Amino acid sequence: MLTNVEHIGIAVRDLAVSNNLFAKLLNVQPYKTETVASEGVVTSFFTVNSGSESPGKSTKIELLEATSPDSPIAKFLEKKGEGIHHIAFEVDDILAEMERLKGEGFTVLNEVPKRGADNKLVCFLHPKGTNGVLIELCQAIKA
Ligand SMILES: CC[C@@H](C(=O)O)C(=O)SCCNC(=O)CCNC(=O)[C@H](O)C(C)(C)COP(=O)(O)OP(=O)(O)OC[C@H]1O[C@@H](n2cnc3c(N)ncnc32)[C@H](O)[C@@H]1OP(=O)(O)O
Ligand SMILES: [Co+2]
Repeated sequence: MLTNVEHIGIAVRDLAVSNNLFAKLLNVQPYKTETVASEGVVTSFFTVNSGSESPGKSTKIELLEATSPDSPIAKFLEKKGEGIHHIAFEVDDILAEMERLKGEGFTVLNEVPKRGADNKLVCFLHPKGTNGVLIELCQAIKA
């Protein structure tokens, strides 16, 4: 089951500059910066509604800067410029959701869930099959 929008990924050219911008916009500082070498990105995360009664389910903004020219973010920036890169839905069972979505005709970009940022297992759906929007599924890795 897709339970909530876990984060919105935004491709940026300069993480430091965009960190300042989003800190002003959201009135909070990023709660972590993390490099994910396998994706060729450095990310920072902001919580949008951390003051709410259910912060565990708050939506996050993930800023992504490319760390290599062959990163998906570098290619995206070259073609489309800065902007929304993907929407990530939290799932309770990523393998079950991948099977269900494949059965519905969606194209999964990685057959095996991979390690994402912020302690998550992730899988992407091809944007050509989702009205041009790259979709990420993510499941929290339990300790
Ligand atoms: C930090 C880890 C993790 C997390 O924990 O949150 C992340 O969020 S990592 C985020 C970065 N990683 C990924 O995006 C992995 C999944 N993406 C891919 O596998 C590829 O980027 C892709 C979607 C398969 C595209 O790759 P490729 O075909 O090599 O690139 P092209 O540049 O040739 O694009 C082909 C086609 O697709 C369009 N496109 C590409 N990216 C997006 C996008 N984000 N949203 C919408 N459309 C996208 C691109 O414009 C091309 O379209 P056409 O020109 O019309 O053919
Ligand atoms: Co993401």
